[in-house]
Amino acid sequence: MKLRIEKAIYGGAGLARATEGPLAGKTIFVPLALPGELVEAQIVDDRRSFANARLETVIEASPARIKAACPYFGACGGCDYQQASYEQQLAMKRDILRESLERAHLSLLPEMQTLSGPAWGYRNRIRLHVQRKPFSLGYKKRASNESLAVGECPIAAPSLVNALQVLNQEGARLGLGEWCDEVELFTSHDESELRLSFWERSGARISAGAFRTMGDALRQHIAPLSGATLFEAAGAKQHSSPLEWGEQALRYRVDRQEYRVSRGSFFQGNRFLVGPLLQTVARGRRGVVAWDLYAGVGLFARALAESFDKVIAVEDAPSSSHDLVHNLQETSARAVKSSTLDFLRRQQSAPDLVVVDPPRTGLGTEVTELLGRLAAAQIVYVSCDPATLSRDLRSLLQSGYQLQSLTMVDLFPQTYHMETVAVLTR
Ligand SMILES: C[S@@+](CC[C@H](N)C(=O)[O-])C[C@H]1O[C@@H](n2cnc3c(N)ncnc32)[C@H](O)[C@@H]1O
Repeated sequence: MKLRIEKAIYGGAGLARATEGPLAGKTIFVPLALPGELVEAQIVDDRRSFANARLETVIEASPARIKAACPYFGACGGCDYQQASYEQQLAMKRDILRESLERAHLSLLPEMQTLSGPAWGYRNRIRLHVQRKPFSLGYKKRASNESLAVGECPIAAPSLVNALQVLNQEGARLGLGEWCDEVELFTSHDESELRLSFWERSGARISAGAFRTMGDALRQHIAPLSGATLFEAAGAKQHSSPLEWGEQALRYRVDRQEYRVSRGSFFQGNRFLVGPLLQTVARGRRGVVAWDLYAGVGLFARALAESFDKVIAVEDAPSSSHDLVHNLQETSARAVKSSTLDFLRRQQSAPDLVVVDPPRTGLGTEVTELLGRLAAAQIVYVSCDPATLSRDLRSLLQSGYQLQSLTMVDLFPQTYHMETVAVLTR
């Protein structure tokens, strides 16, 4: 059917409304189509209130449509926007964010700022599936659980692409496909260090000696390789310690600070924008007490410790908490291993500043209520999901906060993902 794309929606698709036939009036989602385009699309999944379609041909192309840079684009599930100029990608993300906030009845929005960087070669971490026969490394195919073998990835840092190519070449000889299900590649700020994390294939085993031999062999071809870890298959019955080769952590420099990031710890994924993101969150903020909730390895807490007398950084996950203690040891900031909710339940008085950077699920009802009641002078909310951000902001604004500034940070060019920094004051 012919469809005119009205707008881009969160998740990567274009939205259209069927104008004729049995589906007339229905909302149709068409991945890879751009706002304003007239397309021929085929319905692949018809639900009660919407349908998903596959783009067949673009009849009238958007002026922003360009040729995708990656040979896997379209088939690979990783990128959604390579067919759009970078300006268009940013505009679509801002529109999606604005609409999400408006849908949550947030009015009087401040003018939206945009923070962006190089649109290619930005990822410091990639994760691939390992296929046994024929041996290959790949990402998930678009809208599928199957693996798509890849030999390059233009959104990844060059050292990761090089390591991916080495693994593709050497993996079969090293028997990687026999025991490994997934592999993650993570490189430091200047690509001088690179770590590999492997996940065992269910039921497969490899000895500690064989794992170390493999580390030594890969080191011959991947110059920055500093360490590797082998984790048990997810859901495995026996829980032994992971096997290790080399260093267990990377040293990641952001501005003047160096952070230890161990295997399994969270770290921001865009190597060009970690510093600018940190500045958007922390620069110019000062006072006596600040809390960094969902602190990870301490990216924000460490910077805040330079301009606040007392900083408390709260993190729940074991590996990140461990790094957090390490990364804050020469600062006045204190690490607390706790869930944000439990931490907030124990507090009686408000700090000057609260930074929150929750996972996709957002803060949720109880955390927003507690924050609303504590009434800190300023909250900086860093979000990776416009829908949960909008829901939480609505609740915080109802408790007396005002939205002072809003920045769309494009941490994930070529994909539909975006980061937002919202600053709230009372
Ligand atoms: C999006 S990351 C942000 C980390 C850090 N702010 C940074 O920029 O590197 C979210 C972090 O929150 C942690 N986390 C998730 N749920 C949590 C909870 N309920 N309480 C405390 N920390 C949590 C995760 O382990 C992760 O480190």
